[in-house]
Amino acid sequence: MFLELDSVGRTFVLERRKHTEELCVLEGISFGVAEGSFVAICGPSGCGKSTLLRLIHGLQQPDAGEIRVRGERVTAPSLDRGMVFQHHNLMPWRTVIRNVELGLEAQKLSKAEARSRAERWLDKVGLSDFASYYPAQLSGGMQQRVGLARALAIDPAILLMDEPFGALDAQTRVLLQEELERIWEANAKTVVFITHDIEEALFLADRVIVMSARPGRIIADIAVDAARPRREQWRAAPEFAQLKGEIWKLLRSGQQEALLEEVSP
Ligand SMILES: Nc1ncnc2c1ncn2[C@@H]1O[C@H](COP(=O)(O)OP(=O)(O)OP(=O)(O)O)[C@@H](O)[C@H]1O
Repeated sequence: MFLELDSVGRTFVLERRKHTEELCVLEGISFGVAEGSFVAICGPSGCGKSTLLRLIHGLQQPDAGEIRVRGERVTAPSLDRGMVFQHHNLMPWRTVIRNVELGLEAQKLSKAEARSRAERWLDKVGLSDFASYYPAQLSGGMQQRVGLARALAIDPAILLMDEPFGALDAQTRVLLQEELERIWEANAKTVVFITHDIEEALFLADRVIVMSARPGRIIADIAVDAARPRREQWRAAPEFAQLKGEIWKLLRSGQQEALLEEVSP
């Protein structure tokens, strides 16, 4: 398996004034992701989705279990795993093209190579005409496109996306979902995509992994077999509504279980 998570757990130790407290965020997370597939992870707020993504990236380490990419244990971040965040994290003092070039600086490309690669990716996300703009001069959707171009220009094997469209209005969000599907199909990247939005997960992913409330565990792993490109027909299909209802029920039951655990003595 290309990406493997094997009984992954993570607990944070919180230093209080007079004592320490342990917060178990992830427990027994195991799943595999095939090369080139698109996996979405859905779960209630605070269940550990971003933590899970940081562990896969290598920014943090699990304290139980193991994460492997191509059979090799993940112990640190790598250019092989690109991240796109909810808030674009662009450098405000750099132009759009200089932001896309940022990740390429670590790759020892010549200036001309880096420039032409950045231009190619700006073109793919439809922003060629905005190369010399500064982030503050762009809309939120355009800023997210720059973030996507920056992550993809590095040519990572795995793209990790943490609610990348979460701060956008509904219309822009749908447009960017369609654009992402198109880019993903053309470039065959492995994607792990975190979202609160069940429709977004069903529109984009080959599989939707559903997590319980904290401590996050996997409560379902649902295949989404719809043909691609999906477009609007898939959102309107009866199977789409059925899967949406199924995931919604799972999320509610996961949340209720956690609430009961919290109030029980
Ligand atoms: N570095 C840290 N130190 C202590 N606690 C942390 C740390 N990082 C995350 N947590 C805690 O872990 C839990 C899960 O956080 P995380 O951001 O992974 O959840 P999430 O599912 O992505 O939430 P949301 O959907 O609201 O973004 C939270 O209770 C958070 O307070």
